[in-house]
Amino acid sequence: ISTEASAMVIDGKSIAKEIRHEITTEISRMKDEIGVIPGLAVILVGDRKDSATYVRNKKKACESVGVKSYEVCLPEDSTEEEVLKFISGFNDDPEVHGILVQLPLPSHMNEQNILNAVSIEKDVDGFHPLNIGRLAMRGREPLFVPCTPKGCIELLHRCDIDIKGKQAVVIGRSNIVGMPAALLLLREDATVSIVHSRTKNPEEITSQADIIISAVGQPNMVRGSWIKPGAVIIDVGINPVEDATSPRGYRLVGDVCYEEACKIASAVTPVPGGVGPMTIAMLLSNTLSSAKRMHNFQ
Ligand SMILES: Nc1nc2c(c(=O)[nH]1)N[C@@H](CN(C=O)c1ccc(C(=O)N[C@@H](CCC(=O)O)C(=O)O)cc1)CN2
Ligand SMILES: [Mg+2]
Repeated sequence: ISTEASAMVIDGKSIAKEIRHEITTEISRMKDEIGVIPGLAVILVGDRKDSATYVRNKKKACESVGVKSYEVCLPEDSTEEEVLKFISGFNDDPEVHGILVQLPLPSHMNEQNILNAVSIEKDVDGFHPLNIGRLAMRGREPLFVPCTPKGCIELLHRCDIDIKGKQAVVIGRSNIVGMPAALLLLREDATVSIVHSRTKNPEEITSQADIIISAVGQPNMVRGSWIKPGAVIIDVGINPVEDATSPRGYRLVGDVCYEEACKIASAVTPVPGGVGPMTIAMLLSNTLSSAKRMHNFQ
């Protein structure tokens, strides 16, 4: 094994930009031909700083491609009923093609009740149980695929990385990333394992993988020894770690020890600038697909 960095860095930021460009073109074509502008409604509850940043970035991304965004910000102590009322309004609004509720919700709310209330035709996050159920079934198609795992697969496709027949290991089993990522890899004909907090021998399993998707939220958990030489590493973790030299006092690192991975893997996504920007690009893509489907526009 070479001690020099040799992995290709998968530039999610520039791939996301390319995708936004494609979406912009499609949106202006739709507007010209049928006069429809895709609309996305975003509901933010509470005052988590990270969530507020993501919502602001989503709004900016909408503006950049020509999606009309509708934003609702509710206080932390709102009731479930109040959130449900807004969802119901957006479900009935023909100008809204996508609805998303920023997660996590305040702990007094039942997340499942709220995600269930989003019309499956407008569920651009792909979190409705019917969309997840369809994702899990052979021969069925979900209306929408969750944005982060969809972004991971899109990165692999756009970098010409084969998935079919490969050993893929997903680290983490969350509803929003790990589980749907495993289902998507399976649909791409990978042989899929899921490593999670109760797995006895994670390193033994990950070190056999051709493709690793890590989504656990543990800084630098995946060390060089966990990686098979030549493997492809998709790092979904976005973990703040203290850094006095950084203006914010912290910097972001992934789940994977980046320096070590670069020496062993064949391709690695950086953090930031890897999967994160793809999440938002896929949200725009889902919103465009939704508007196209609703207006029967190809
Ligand atoms: N309703 C949803 N809630 C959440 C989702 C989601 O897809 N739907 N995903 C995450 C948060 N998220 C989007 O909502 C998200 C996280 C990170 C990024 C991103 O671009 N990260 C940058 C770094 C940003 C920074 O500097 O702080 C990167 O990795 O380069 C985009 C979207 C949980 N909630
Ligand atoms: Mg887990």
